[in-house]
Amino acid sequence: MALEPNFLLSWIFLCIAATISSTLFFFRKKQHKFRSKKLQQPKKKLPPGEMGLPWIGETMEFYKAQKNNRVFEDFVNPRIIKHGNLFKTKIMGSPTIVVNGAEANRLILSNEFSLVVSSWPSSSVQLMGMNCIMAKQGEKHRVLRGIVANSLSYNGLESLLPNLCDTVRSHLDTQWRGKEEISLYRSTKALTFTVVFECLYGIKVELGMLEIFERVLEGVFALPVEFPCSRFARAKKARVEIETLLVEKVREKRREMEQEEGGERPNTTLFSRLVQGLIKGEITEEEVVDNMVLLVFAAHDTTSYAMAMTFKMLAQHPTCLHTLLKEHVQIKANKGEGEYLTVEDVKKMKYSWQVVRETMRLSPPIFGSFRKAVVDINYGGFTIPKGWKVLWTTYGTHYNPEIFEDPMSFNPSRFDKAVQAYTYLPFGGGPRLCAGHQLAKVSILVFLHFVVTSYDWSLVYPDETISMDPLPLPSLGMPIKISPKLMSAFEPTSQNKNRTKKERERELKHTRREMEKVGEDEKTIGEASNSTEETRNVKEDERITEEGSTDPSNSQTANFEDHDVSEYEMEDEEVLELFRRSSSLRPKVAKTNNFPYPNKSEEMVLQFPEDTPAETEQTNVEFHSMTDTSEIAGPGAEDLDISVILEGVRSSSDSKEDSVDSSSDSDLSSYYFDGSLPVSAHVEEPETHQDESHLPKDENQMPLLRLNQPVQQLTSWRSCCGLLELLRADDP
Ligand code: HEM
Repeated sequence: MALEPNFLLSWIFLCIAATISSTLFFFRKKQHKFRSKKLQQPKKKLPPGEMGLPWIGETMEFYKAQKNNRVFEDFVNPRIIKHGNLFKTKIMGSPTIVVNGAEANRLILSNEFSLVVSSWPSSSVQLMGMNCIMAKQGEKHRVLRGIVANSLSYNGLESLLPNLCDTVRSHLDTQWRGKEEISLYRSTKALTFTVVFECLYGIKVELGMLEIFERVLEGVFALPVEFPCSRFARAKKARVEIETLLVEKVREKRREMEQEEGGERPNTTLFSRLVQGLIKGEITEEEVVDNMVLLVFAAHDTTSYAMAMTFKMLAQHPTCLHTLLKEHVQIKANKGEGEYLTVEDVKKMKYSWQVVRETMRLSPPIFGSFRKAVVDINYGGFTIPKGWKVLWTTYGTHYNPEIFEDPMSFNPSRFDKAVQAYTYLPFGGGPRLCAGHQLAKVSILVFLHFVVTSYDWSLVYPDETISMDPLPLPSLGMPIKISPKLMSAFEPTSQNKNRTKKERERELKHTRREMEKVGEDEKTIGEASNSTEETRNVKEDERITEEGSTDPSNSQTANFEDHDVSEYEMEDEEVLELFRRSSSLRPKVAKTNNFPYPNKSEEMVLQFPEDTPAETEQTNVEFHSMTDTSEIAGPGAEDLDISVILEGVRSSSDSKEDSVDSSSDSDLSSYYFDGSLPVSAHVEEPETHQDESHLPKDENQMPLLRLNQPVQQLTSWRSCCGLLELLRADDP
């Protein structure tokens, strides 16, 4: 029997109608459920701020400020004044929350992995390698950090110091000796590169190696496009060359270590520790190579910039230089020829370290960095939505007058007192605190020691500007005029190099006595004209040599015999006098300073950071949990992934549990906070010391501060690419 065609059509129509209506019914129900769920949740409230133009947002404003080295003055501070410490913006397509202040810094930095993860541009990750520490999270990060940070800890550095001293001396011999003018920044870059290779890896730097590495580093913040001859393409090519070289070195080292009693020999260098990890199967060959590349990147531009800026600050602040010299003269006076500096000597460089810290407060080599929220974060009544970028900065605290009095003045003695936690952040903080901060400290101080006791210098361009690309750098390479300092009064000469320490001390006392007799005043020296300079120096030379060889049994010195010279502190004027007499060129003072002169009360109380109380983590940060996504308001909110809402209540009075999500990675909290690694009480730097009693009250009151630095612009497209890529900051 054939079916009626009309009957068949009606059936088909009926089926279609039924399907459509049930689908509609299902979706309506779902939508209703979704809406009611949404209503139950408190509204997410985004921080105030402007998202700028579609897609590019406020990228151009940020880029311009960065290019002019005025990120704080032109971008961050006006927004802090307008919106408060937490503001939203959109940079290169990424909605971003900029956080400022100690509390916010602590929240973001100490909650790495649980609330945020570090966010690097894809070009950086490709060039440093997917296996480097900065791209790793959780357990893998813990293992790598263990190897790297232990080798670079204060104890690890003790065995490294002789090597470091040799490297610095040999650098000065080859790059400074016999020259009248050098580029200080080029010099510090070459030095930091050699320190990493020769001191950390035990690999001799060969001709051309630095250039290849610099080609890689140039691409780290470039757009990851591989046009022939693009920055990134060149960098990738250089990376392949480096990889070939390093793989060969790693395999060679592995063979060598395996032949030596199963590789059980004590690991003296960071390189052997990494290879030891490889032999034990804890890390792979790729991880060894990638981390070797990363460490060069992490140490190179940062340490060299800090070194160069320290010299600039000293040249502009003669009172500080004077106090610093005093410290180094005393250390040098107790050393025999060629004797290495020890950890004890470095510990005596208290004031010098304050000078370096103050330099990095005003001119941080890294002004902040990006994170990505992995959950919704509720802070200060606002929500930082999951997936958004978070930018923490040093500026919000380093330049805050409530935290650092008269913040734009250069005043190293402000570090006589311990600083509040999370206010001084040149090395970052939390689980990603710079793993090489102790090495940076020791390298800068050792370099300072050898330079200030061997050379006089003056800035060729006192007003040289600082550019950003996107890391800061002196735009002309900081050329300086140099001349050897004649230190015969302190240095063990051919006659006295075999003398005992006691004899050297006696001689120093005698020299001081002799100086008192001579009584040459500053005016006379100041008036010495250029034409008579040379004659004067020859005479000075002769006299110092005579003094150095004076019979120590001279009756005038007899009264001092029973005193211990190491306890004797030379008066400031005496030190200056000694330097005047032994110096052919007095450090010149820049006529124009970028910063006001230091306070008159620049009497330094020497106190090493280690003397200050240990860190006790405490924060009063208040979070509230969200239950309703309709709380979210503002542009960009509609794109939010609302499926994960963090119960973000986190009063980290007990940071052991709070700083790292113990439920997801219970080992991490004990690892990062067990005292063996930086975030804990064992960190020696006061930047991590906690004194919660003076938390900033209302940081929105920050006045507009200006560095008064004339600005020299960089090649704009290169910087732009770098910046854009930096801001795009892909997930590692
Ligand atoms: C003055 C010199 C230096 C400064 C200002 C500096 C600054 C920093 C900062 C701010 C961070 C944290 C970045 C972030 O939170 O995203 C960092 C991380 C790091 N730094 Fe340094 N750094 C310096 C020297 C060094 C040196 C000499 C080394 C080693 C040779 C080094 C190795 C590292 C490593 C491995 C990390 C990543 C740590 C991790 O992800 O766990 N740094 N540095």
